[in-house]
Amino acid sequence: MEAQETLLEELLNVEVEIQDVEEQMKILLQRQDTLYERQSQLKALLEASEGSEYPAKDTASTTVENWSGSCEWDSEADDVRFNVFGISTYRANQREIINAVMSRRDVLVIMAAGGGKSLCYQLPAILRDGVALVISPLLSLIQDQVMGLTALGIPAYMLTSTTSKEDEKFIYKALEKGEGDLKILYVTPEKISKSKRFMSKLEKCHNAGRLSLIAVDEAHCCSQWGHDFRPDYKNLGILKIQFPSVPLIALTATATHKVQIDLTQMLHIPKCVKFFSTVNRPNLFYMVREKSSVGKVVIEEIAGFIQEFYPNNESGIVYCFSRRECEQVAKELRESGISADYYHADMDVNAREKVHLRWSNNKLQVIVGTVAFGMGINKPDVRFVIHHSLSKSMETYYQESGRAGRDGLPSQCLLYFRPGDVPRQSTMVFYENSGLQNLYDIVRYCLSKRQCRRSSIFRHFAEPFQDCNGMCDNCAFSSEIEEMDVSSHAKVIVSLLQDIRENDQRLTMLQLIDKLKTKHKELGSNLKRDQKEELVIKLILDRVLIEEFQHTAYATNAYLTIGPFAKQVLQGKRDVKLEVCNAQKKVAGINSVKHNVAFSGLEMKLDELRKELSSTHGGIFPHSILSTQQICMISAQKPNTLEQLEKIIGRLKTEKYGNRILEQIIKYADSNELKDEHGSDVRPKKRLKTKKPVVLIESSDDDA
Ligand SMILES: Nc1ncnc2c1ncn2[C@@H]1O[C@H](COP(=O)(O)OP(=O)(O)OP(=O)(O)O)[C@@H](O)[C@H]1O
Ligand SMILES: [Mg+2]
Repeated sequence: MEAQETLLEELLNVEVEIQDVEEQMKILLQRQDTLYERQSQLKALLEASEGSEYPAKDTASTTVENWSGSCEWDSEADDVRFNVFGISTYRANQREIINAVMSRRDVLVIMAAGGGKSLCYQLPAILRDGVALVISPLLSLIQDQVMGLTALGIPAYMLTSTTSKEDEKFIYKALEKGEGDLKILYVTPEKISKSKRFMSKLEKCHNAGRLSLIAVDEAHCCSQWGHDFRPDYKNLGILKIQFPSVPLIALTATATHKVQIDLTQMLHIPKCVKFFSTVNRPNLFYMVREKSSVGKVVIEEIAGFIQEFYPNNESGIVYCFSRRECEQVAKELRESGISADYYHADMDVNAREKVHLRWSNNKLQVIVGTVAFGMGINKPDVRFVIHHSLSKSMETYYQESGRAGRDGLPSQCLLYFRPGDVPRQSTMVFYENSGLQNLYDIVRYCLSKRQCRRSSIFRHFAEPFQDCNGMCDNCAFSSEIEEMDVSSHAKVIVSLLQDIRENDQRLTMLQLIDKLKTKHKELGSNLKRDQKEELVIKLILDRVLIEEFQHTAYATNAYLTIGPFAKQVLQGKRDVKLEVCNAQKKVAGINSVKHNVAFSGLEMKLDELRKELSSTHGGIFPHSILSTQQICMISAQKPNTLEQLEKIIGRLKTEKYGNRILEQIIKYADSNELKDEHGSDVRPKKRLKTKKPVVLIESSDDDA
């Protein structure tokens, strides 16, 4: 009896202590929240004060030193930019970076995907005497670049496993003896770390004063903290040790503060000039749509979206969660009349390359890929990136969606979100460092029906907020959102999970939702199934519930259990609300972008011409013949003569393709005139001189 009393007393003490611990945990978690917030503010301040400041408004940024003054190479640089590359004006920071490299400084460039980093080393490579060495992580990227440069008549080569003996001999001779015409040499990092022969030739090239610059592209691969760490990148530090006087330029699209510090240390460029551009991609329209639980409905919607907005075979990517899903989605899209194929890591390299090539040549409209379809994508005119399932973090989503619109023209990033997809991802990432925290960040992005989508991106990269200009669904249409108080439903969920736990049982999200059917009926609840799912996810994000993971022989399962804030909900101290919005408005949001991207009339003809020319010019990509932007400019200005055309696309492209382009313009004008005479089609008169803006982002509010 006495023993029982002692046990009871101890139990009471333990329970009091548990309660005490829970109270303390609550306080600590609240403190943690405040600290997270402060952490991101501090990161933003730090980034802003270090070496370079984020731009106040525009994409340009200033560095401590001013690199925008006039330089002796200005006119030569302008000539090469326009007449060789066909680029009419510099984009933000390009000129300054080029000036810093030309001044023989080491440089770190952080510029968003498609910002135009390549030009920053390719142009100095042409201006300076000797050979520029470029290190790039992937064969496919290297091949694209070399092909593009060769098409521009620039002597660029690569030294990789695919290089012929003959080319290898030529390259080594050029390095060693300065014979032959070699301006830009691309290698993978393995060449630097593994080939002594190559390094000795490079040394000779350097000793003879012929190594003009070194560029390390996709430099985030140096750091273990980056998203694409490559062990061989770690050895690139040798370059600065062996060739200290040669300017080294490191370039990447995204690098957190930690990665930046890491890579400047690894590459031994502590005094480099840093150029940051904003992570903002103003031409991308971000949107999230609710994903039906019926697979076929999702495919129908995706196919409908593509057919409606991109009827002219404009390129796109659909990202899927798994390899199996990839194959299935590609098949179903094909059945819906979309030219689509899949790409994932289980395929053999040749099959993968074939799909990639068909897509790059515009012979395939859509690639349905897993995350394996990644860094090697160099296609500038990807008009849409659709996520069939959510990514595992904001960073991954930014990278993947950022493959749209690298040419700067309006493009759409659409993410299909369903709460049921969350446990699929969480079981994959829970063991990663901050894996769940990162996943919950993107889930917050998906669930939010009010907050600007861009603001989440800025917050993630600790960058000050910039105006979205109505280029996300929430900014375009922020009205029509109601808040629904679901505190009583939340209470039911918490008490149900408490009972389950006391009975030593567990529930997955699906099982919980099923159980709620009867419980909520008792409440007289009018919540739909997807709203119940959304509520559960919201409770996870708010740490009222937590996910627990359990391995079986076949899979990892995610179970739900009560979290540190459950008690507050039970005691009615915490309100839980769901945002409910009018779905029809979202569709209108997409329409505002639609009219700006589709080709029409002459543009279509020029698009056909670039495809034809690409196949007759050794298979270089259509976008290397004429960019989409150039097509828009030509059809807006309709030049009559080669001289006029040269003012738009530069000398080199005019010499190569000018006659065919003019021929096409005349043919198109004649056929239009004919239509006019017969009164069947009234279009603008031949050689209309009105200038149409190339990038036209209409105010989405008009469509509201
Ligand atoms: N000043 C410019 N004006 C117009 N187009 C440009 C300009 N600079 C670069 N481009 C074009 O923009 C596209 C993207 O350029 P680039 O491949 O250099 O991007 P990037 O910054 O390296 O992107 P990523 O991080 O994805 O590799 C290319 O088609 C390129 O020709
Ligand atoms: Mg690049």
